[in-house]
Amino acid sequence: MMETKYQKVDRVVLIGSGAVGISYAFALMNQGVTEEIAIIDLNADKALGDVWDLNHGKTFAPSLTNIWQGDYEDCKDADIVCLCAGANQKPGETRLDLVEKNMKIFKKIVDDVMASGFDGIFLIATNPVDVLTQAVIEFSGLPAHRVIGSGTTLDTARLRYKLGEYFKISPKAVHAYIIGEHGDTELPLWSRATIGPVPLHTYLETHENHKAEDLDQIFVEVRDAAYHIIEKKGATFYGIAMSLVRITEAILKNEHTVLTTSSYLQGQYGVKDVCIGVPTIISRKGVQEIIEVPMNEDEQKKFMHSVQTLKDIYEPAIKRL
Ligand SMILES: NC(=O)C1=CN([C@@H]2O[C@H](COP(=O)(O)OP(=O)(O)OC[C@H]3O[C@@H](n4cnc5c(N)ncnc54)[C@H](O)[C@@H]3O)[C@@H](O)[C@H]2O)C=CC1
Ligand SMILES: CC(=O)C(=O)O
Repeated sequence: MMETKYQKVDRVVLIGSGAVGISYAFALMNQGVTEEIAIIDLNADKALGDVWDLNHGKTFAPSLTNIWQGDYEDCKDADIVCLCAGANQKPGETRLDLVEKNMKIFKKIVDDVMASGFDGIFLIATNPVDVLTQAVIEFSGLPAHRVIGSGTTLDTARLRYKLGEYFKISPKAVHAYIIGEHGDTELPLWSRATIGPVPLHTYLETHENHKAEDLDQIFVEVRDAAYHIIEKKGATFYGIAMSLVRITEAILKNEHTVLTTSSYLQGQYGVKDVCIGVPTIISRKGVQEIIEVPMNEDEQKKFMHSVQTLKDIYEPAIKRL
């Protein structure tokens, strides 16, 4: 008889099937990134309704993703647990305003995930994402390379899109990064940005009708994009969902690609004990390596301000818990 070998399938457990979570599951399914998705939400009816709805589209998906309403036991065999549960910003609120509420929610969720025997990678989207990523490292006791926040992946994608529009070039040919807090203190790394292989500032100088001042306006639009979308429709979810899928794919396919995830600094950039958006090599290990980008003086100053802002929020919040 022919020997059949057991082949492990990739499993993602999604916790929090709100606007962000379910958009992530939908994008995962449409891109055929994982074989299994288990969905957990405090609102059990919402999770079940979502599972039914997604499964009805299975016929049209590129591959047969097995999707079900999960429970915490399902985390035991998960490769990735993606956390999208918790409160979102109301108009006028900053991401940092959500810290108390969402840290409490996260303590219980992470305890329940770890009680299952979970041995995979946490991927975090809930805001304030940098602070909660650090809290998950603390709550789970996992090595920091197995806890990844979405960080400034979305902001970087927004910047590439905006620059692409400005220069009339594909965002895929724009190599520009936002780093720092996923929030008001983030910064663009203009000194390292290129259009194709050409430094951004050289490209600007050689193209009529394009000015360096326009870059400031583009950055402001990127930084404040969430506020504008929330004003218009109450929440943002498609962009972050696709960013989460990209990170998920990089992990499951062991890509060793570079994404600006929220990663735990342990001496890089001369900084310790903070999770913040920085270019990170993502592989099956999770955080394979944090890349240290050379910055000019202004970028360095802004980055350190972002680091301090996050530390000032995280340290008291974790003590108050
Ligand atoms: N990192 C990023 O770039 C982005 C992050 N976000 C953040 O994602 C989070 C989710 O946003 P939305 O999906 O719009 O909110 P939502 O309100 O639509 O969904 C939140 C879901 O979490 C569930 N939930 C709450 N407590 C739970 C618990 N203890 N266990 C399981 N499920 C629980 C709720 O029932 C709800 O279905 C927010 O914090 C938001 O700020 C949103 C967009 C971008
Ligand atoms: C809500 C949020 O964090 C964003 O869209 O950037």
